[in-house]
Amino acid sequence: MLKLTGAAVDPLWSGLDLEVGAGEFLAVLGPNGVGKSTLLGAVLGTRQLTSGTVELTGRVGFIPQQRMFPMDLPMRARDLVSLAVAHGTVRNRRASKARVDGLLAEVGAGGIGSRRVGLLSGGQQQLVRQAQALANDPELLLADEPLLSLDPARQAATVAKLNQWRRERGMSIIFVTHGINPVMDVVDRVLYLAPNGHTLGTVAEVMRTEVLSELYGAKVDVINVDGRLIVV
Ligand SMILES: Nc1ncnc2c1ncn2[C@@H]1O[C@H](COP(=O)(O)OP(=O)(O)OP(=O)(O)O)[C@@H](O)[C@H]1O
Repeated sequence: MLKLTGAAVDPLWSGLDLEVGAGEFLAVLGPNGVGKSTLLGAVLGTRQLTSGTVELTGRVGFIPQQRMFPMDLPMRARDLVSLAVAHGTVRNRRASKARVDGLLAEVGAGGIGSRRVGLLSGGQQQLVRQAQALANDPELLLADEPLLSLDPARQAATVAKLNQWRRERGMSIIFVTHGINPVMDVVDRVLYLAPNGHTLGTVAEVMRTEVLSELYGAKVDVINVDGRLIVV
């Protein structure tokens, strides 16, 4: 599905060897500016590697980092999802209606299809982006902080849905996040990018005081508070 070998985007990260298999849920963590979004760009082909290779097979869906739609964008939520279903063309509008409604309902946005996207709340716009990303029934979903702007209930619902899709459809997921806690129970592996390098492993292997202190080159504590991991 996805294989990076000796991949680097100077000066952010280098020597990255990563294979993501069908149905795998990988969380990518790390501080601001370390190159998490850049990694997704490298997979999508919008950012060039400075060395190494990316091999990718299959359909890819992308939930970009939250950016608000312009307030005066003259499109409804359903129009944007419809374009994604039609791969950017406006043919077969009628044929895609059921599919568009199904996608919006699936992400919990069934009631907002007819509203102008620019006038939706941040969280509602995020749901529209989820529906867009699912339009081509992706085999690999790249999600860049998809829980931003969502309330706790919708965050939990989103994580549960992603987990369901990867189990039922074998969809692989690369999930960029600032916090491990919302996805702690569903991730298979964590890729932690940090100023002094990166590490890849299970939550138990990566989210440890010694491991993160070495990656940051400074003392970092990983504290377990009632099952939630806090990095300080
Ligand atoms: N197209 C680009 N060309 C050159 N540099 C870029 C480009 N896009 C981002 N950068 C820079 O690369 C660095 C890493 O950015 P990136 O968005 O990948 O970080 P991130 O880990 O996702 O950060 P955050 O957690 O804040 O979203 C930043 O310093 C950013 O300014």
